[in-house]
Amino acid sequence: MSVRVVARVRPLWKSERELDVIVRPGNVATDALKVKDSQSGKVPVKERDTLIRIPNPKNEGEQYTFQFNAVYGGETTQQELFEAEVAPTVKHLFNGFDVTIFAYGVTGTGKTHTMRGGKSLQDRGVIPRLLSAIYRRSRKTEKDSEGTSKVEVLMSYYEIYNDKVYDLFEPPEKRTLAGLPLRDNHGKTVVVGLTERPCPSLKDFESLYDQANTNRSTSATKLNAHSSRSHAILCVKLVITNGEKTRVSIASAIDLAGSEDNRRTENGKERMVESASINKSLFVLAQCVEAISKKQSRIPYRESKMTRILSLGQNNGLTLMILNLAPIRSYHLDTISSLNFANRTKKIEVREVENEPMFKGPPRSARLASTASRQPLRPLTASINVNIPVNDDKKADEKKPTKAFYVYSDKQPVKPHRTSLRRSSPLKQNSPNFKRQSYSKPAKEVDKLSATSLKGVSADKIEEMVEKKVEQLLAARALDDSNQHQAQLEQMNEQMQRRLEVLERRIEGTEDARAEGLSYLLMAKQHHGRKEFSSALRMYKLALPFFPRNQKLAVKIANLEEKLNSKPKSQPEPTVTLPGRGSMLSISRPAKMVKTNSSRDTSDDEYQESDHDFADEEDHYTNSYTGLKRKRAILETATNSSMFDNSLRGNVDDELLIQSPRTAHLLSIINSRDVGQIKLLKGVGAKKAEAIVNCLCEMDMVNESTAEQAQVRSLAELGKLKGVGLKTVQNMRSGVLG
Ligand SMILES: Nc1ncnc2c1ncn2[C@@H]1O[C@H](COP(=O)(O)OP(=O)(O)OP(=O)(O)O)[C@@H](O)[C@H]1O
Repeated sequence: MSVRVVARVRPLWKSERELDVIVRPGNVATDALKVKDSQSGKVPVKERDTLIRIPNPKNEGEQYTFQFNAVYGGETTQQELFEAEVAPTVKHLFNGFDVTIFAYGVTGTGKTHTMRGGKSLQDRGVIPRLLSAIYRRSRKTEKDSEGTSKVEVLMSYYEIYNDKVYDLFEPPEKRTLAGLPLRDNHGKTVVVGLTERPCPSLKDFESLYDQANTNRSTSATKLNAHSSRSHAILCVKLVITNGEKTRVSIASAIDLAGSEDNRRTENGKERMVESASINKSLFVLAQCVEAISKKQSRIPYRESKMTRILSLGQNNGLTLMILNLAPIRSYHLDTISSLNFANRTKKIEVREVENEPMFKGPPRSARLASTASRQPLRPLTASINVNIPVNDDKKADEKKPTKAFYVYSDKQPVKPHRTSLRRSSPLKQNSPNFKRQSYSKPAKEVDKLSATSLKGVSADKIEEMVEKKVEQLLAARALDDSNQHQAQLEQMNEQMQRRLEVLERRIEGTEDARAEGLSYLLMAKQHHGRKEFSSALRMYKLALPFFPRNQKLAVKIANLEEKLNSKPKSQPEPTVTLPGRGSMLSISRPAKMVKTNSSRDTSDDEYQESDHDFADEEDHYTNSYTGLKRKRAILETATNSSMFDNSLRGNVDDELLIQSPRTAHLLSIINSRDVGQIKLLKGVGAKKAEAIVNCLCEMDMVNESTAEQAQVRSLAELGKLKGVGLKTVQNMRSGVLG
């Protein structure tokens, strides 16, 4: 099914002026207000707006008009929007369809207001209203069935913050560095390890939802006092049991973070990092939508977690996009870009509708079919829509020259593409049957000609006619050969494409599984470091199925079990409660420090040494900051140690601090954290510059307790930053004027 796109223009804020309004809802009909029906005496009804009008930023006299399924102006209440757009989806949810509703728009345009809304009854947004409609209908369903049907509501809620997935039922200080892993499960992306809470009543839902929202990452920015710094995804699972039959459907409500123009936000470094991540994921989303609308074979949905979840998400039938817009001039360019995005999304809808009949083709595996129909944003390469026979037939017909039909007019009707592909097999071309078929017909035709219509024609004329006919036949054959060659190529392409898909899926599967296993290990280690042994044990156990033959892992689990069994039950595990988001990074520090002390957990080291694969890949996860962290940790441990020799300290400091002017200049650029400046360094693009700044900010989080900004103090340290490397350092340095 298709994406419904509706726009909602928020009202003016007190600080905004009517004079600056440039976005105006409109109607296709010129007489927006219907003339009062004098006979029936009905109140005039305003036709539903479907247009957004906005001036061309380069020429104010010119108006751009965008059309959507519906447009709601600033006067639209939460109730009106819900009743018109969301309430009708509830019955589909109860009929087994998934429903996805997402709000898209620039920061400060009202996405959170639309989805969550305010506390008062009339301010409640789409989500609480949806839930209350669900509970109402659940009670009705149960009542109407006289107790034979039972409806269960379960809820999970997570956010994607800086491209990492966090369970919103977990407080920030309990989060792990890597976040929760994603896994493909029969074409759907699922978040592994997500908590799912039963919500028997609206009250239960409300308290869970409110509690979880306090864990969501929001901050004040110049453009919004409560700006969402993450994409929040609420999944409400509806399980309807009727006797032996159980039907599950999911309503997903997604409040996307808003794109930001950082020239206007005046964001500080932490907000900048978040902003870069938000903008990147929205950029990837736009690219996905563009790629789909341009029918490109590669849709980059894997390039961000948000697009991965959205594209393979829970939209089994109905998808509603609410485009939030600000009415005023200061958002002009952002509004145009949002409108363009929504316009493209709307086009996907059209294409999807057109593609629907294609599913009537030969039966395919139920799994694939269901996946394809669920995924408006699914890439074509992995979709059932690729190589659909109905299409292929058309294509083959289009490509076949008319002459070929003329020459072989007594041939059997053209068979479906698959048949013609089989006929074009190279083996068959070389077979005697193939040749006989090609030549026998022309020979017959010549016989027929000579027997009937050639009486009284001169021998020269006959020869000329025969020559002409032979030429025609040869030309036709050449054409037929090229058709067969083309068909052969297409068949090879199709086969290759399928094999690639299989390989892709296999690789993704293994990588996903390995990444998942490794993230469990990482979480286990972090818990271990915090001496949360039972959580560590649980994580090690979760990792075990991914590395079943790893002896050290088994030993570690056994040791922990023994440790926990011998521990007196009354003693609670120490937990590290650190303020703010950075705490999840800080927590790994004590673990590393422990290793440098004599009291370290030797089994951990054994495990690392004996399993290089793990060690390498864990490095991959932590590389972004461990290089510096390790050096600092050594330095700090040494500084704290009474055995530390002052002269040695001097050497380390010298190594870190003595720099040539060129190096000092380079490091000052890096430490400025100005993406604009860093990206101008030789060999560094915008992406790498962003990664460097990200990395520095992550290091800040590691150092949060000292409130000191992390600095890169040598070229060696610079080379250890994620994605930099010595070659890049050399490049950067050679491009800097000393
Ligand atoms: N339709 C509306 N009616 C009344 N107030 C609104 C409406 N839309 C938005 N607002 C107000 O505008 C402000 C910003 O809205 P909101 O926080 O929902 O924006 P947002 O798009 O979610 O921003 P961000 O992406 O930064 O999180 C809030 O104070 C909100 O109450």
